[in-house]
Amino acid sequence: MSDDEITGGGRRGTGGRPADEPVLEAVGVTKRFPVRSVVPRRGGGRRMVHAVENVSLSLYPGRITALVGESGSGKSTLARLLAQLHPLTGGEIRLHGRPVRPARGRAFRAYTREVQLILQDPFASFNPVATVASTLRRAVALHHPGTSRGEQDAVIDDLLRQINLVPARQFTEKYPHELSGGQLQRISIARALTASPAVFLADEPVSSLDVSIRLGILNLLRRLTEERNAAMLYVTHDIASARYFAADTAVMYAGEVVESGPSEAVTQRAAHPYTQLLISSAPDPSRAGAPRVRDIGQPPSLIDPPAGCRFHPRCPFAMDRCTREAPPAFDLPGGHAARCWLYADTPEARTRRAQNADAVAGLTTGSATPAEPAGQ
Ligand SMILES: Nc1ncnc2c1ncn2[C@@H]1O[C@H](COP(=O)(O)OP(=O)(O)OP(=O)(O)O)[C@@H](O)[C@H]1O
Repeated sequence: MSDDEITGGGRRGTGGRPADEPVLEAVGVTKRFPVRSVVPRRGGGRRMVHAVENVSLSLYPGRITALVGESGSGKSTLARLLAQLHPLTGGEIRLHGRPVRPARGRAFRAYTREVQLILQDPFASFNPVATVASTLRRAVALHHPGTSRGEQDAVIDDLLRQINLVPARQFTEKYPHELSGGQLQRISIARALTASPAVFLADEPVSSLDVSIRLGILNLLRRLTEERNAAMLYVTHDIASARYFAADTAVMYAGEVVESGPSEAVTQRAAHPYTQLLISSAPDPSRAGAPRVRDIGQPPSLIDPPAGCRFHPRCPFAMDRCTREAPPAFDLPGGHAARCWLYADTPEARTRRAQNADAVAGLTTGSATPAEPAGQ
């Protein structure tokens, strides 16, 4: 089957938790960035951007996890923390069950052999004056020290075949500007493969690409993940593509994971009012007539996030408690969880939950795939 065909593989095996142990985990991870300001703060103390707050997430072999949310919700920061590109403010990253220590030099290179980041804009990640062959040769030499030039060329030919750029000779002597965005993204995937990683962190890998080629790249990523039994974090704004592409989905809002679980449950039975809003506001002609969730605000400032639930100023179902206490993650059936007081066992929560269920009955992501994106 070609990578351009729609397979709906993200929906396979989505019930419950995987049996395997996680490859890479974020455990209670927090990241704050100091705010650079020319004006000193009254009363002293540095202002901080609370970019990621107490996030736990596990990535499993052969399984894709989507990380979905609006711009500024902390998705890229979390991916970069998992890639060890930022130091943590709090919490722990575990690789193969063992805590990861901040690494530089050789230890950092050893980490990148296991955990590879694929970025949104392939043009920005290539040296414009290096050919495809010399870029890939550098990566092969880095991850396979001591290989001869002949051996490196054989590895490059094989990689280009795996990413469907054949005949390889047609691409190896090209410069980045001579390739399309899709071809270049395939080459950045080939570069990531040189390390034979256990984990891919794909940060919006198709959002800068033409709509017509997104499906082929996503299917390529899925095939490689399955063939290599690698784990993948798929960062995206597009919750409909998460359903199509990923077995599991975690939804981030203002630095926190507010809902997580099998993609089918998160997208077809969204429990958190923010996930419901995200689905309702994704343009999708196939959902004409479906309920619309009333949006009563904007994402908050992460310098001074709201007390209690960070979504409460924007939530049509907020209760008094939501303004004061941050909700824990409540377990729902089927490995699904929502960080929302609607799922507490109190009379008020039960009433609000019933109101919420009435308001969103029938709200699901449509059948849109990345090749036929919603509203285009
Ligand atoms: N190096 C940094 N220094 C200061 N603030 C930062 C830094 N990197 C990210 N932030 C802030 O952290 C917050 C989360 O940003 P992040 O890029 O992780 O969000 P995102 O969900 O990936 O958004 P997008 O989809 O637009 O990339 C934002 O308020 C951003 O301005």
